[in-house]
Amino acid sequence: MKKCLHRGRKRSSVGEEEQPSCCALCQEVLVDPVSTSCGHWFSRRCIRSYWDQSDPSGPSSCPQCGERPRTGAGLLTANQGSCAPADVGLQEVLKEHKISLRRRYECVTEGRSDVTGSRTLLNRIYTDLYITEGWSEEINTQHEVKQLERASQIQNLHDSPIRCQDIFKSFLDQHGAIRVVLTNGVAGVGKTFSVQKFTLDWAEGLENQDVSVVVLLSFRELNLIRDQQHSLLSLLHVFHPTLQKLPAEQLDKCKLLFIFDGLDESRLSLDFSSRHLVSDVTQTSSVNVLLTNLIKGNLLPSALIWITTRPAAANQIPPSCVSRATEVQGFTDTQKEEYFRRRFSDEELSRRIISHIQTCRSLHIMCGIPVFCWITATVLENMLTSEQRGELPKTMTDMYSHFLLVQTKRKKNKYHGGHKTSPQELMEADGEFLLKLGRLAFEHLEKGNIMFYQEDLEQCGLDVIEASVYSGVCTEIFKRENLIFQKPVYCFVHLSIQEFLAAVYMFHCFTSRKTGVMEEFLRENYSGFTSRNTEFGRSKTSLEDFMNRVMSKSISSENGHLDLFVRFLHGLTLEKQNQKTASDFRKNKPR
Ligand SMILES: Nc1ncnc2c1ncn2[C@@H]1O[C@H](COP(=O)(O)OP(=O)(O)OP(=O)(O)O)[C@@H](O)[C@H]1O
Repeated sequence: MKKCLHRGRKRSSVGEEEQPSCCALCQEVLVDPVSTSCGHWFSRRCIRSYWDQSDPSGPSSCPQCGERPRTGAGLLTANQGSCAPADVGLQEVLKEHKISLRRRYECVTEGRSDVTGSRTLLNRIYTDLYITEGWSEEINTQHEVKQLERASQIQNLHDSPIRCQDIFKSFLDQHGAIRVVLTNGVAGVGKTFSVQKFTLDWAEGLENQDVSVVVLLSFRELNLIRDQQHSLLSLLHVFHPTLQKLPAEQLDKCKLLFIFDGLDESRLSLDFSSRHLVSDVTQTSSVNVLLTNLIKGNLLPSALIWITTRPAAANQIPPSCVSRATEVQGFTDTQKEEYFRRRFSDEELSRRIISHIQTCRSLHIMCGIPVFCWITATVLENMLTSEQRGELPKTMTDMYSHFLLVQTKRKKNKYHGGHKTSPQELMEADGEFLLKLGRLAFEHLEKGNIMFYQEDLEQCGLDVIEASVYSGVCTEIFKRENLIFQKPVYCFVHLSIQEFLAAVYMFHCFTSRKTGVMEEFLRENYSGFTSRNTEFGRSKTSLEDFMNRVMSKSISSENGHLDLFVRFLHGLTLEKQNQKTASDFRKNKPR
């Protein structure tokens, strides 16, 4: 037997610094290094073939010192951290999981996939965000506009920013481990991008390597199984099939990190006062009970949990369960500029876009929100590189209106040989389709739905084939999600697009006196509705009265699901230019 390079070394954890450079069996450079529980290092291929020859039934004694593996321990790889897997197979599962996450998150759609269907590398466009500890104001009284104004001045504050990759790392002056992080942030501020970047960096082996398994789940996905019974294990298997080979007993031993993205989109009723106890990963229960037990620490108490939410839904998690509250505040002025520079290789183009934004105060403030940077980049790139210039948009509603124009134009170029048409002509041709989409957007926004099935499209008069053609083309307005559960699921590429289209539809209903729709929408808000109802139908309700009622309805919403919709509606009613675009939609009315 060859002499061991590290004979007798006691290993407390597996780290690069303890790893010799050559395999104890072949004495050549270590390839895919693994160590036995006694601390000897081998190339995986060597030890497997050694064991296959000496004992085909599985791992046996260490070829170096003859020690048999301790119970529950087998081979460990470098960087494996606190996980002590039982066999080589488990290592393979964890490796496969990393590869699968890497594949899933290295490219993002970011509403960016254009007519060619191309996706963007997350690492190419990801721009650091300004994330801070604590929340700026009381969750429920927080107002998004105030927040934006604050965001525009954030570089003047003394908050110390946290990189998303350090979200579980405590500051020097803090004590105690951080188990549950709740990250708050307004719509489109980059919460999903942050969790994806965190996951990608982990899967690429760059950050947080003490964590054995990262599980990223969105509430959007969880909604799809909210009526089903699951154990935590089977739930993992549904969304991360690579983990199917992970034995239940290993889950407790591994350092797991669960990320739940988009609490505001949750259709689960999380009841933290319930005494229904689930502490075993194989115990079956409803999805909301599993989640509350996981968050409370009854289930996998050592697992780390990261939840993201828009402000209005943050109160669903009791503060007593949260070890750290953070807030994604968006981009600082420097980060805004960096965003546009990264996005365009044409320096002159990014310079002109940055300069336009700097001259319009509201656009400049809004660009603190990354989703708005993306919409702005799409619109201004199109306008500055095409012959039909026109005045560049200066407000948020104007920008979203132009965004729809840009998408429609892309579709025209693809399907009609790129003939040039005026924005007006485009809207006249596509108004009917866009209004149908608007109806879908509105009806489902009201119900809190963000994912739709074929029957939902049909109910709004949308032809599924037509929608598919559009979804393959206007992916930035509407896209077809992966087949998660056999049935195709559709959604708007970003919730703000759904909110904008819903506002366009409501504005159309008001101006064309579709009283039935308005009455239905405003009904619950008023006791004594019957008399108002009749009044609504008979006389012409003023715009002011209508807007007051809509405002009142949105304020009474507990999760603020109508906030952005109302803001767009105001924009459409106030701005002449926007009204014109909206009236272009109306020229072809849907059934
Ligand atoms: N760090 C970033 N770098 C570059 N682009 C970003 C970044 N964060 C967000 N974006 C852009 O903004 C869009 C919206 O971001 P994201 O979906 O992460 O927001 P969110 O906070 O999760 O919003 P919501 O609450 O509406 O779900 C992305 O699709 C991307 O275009």
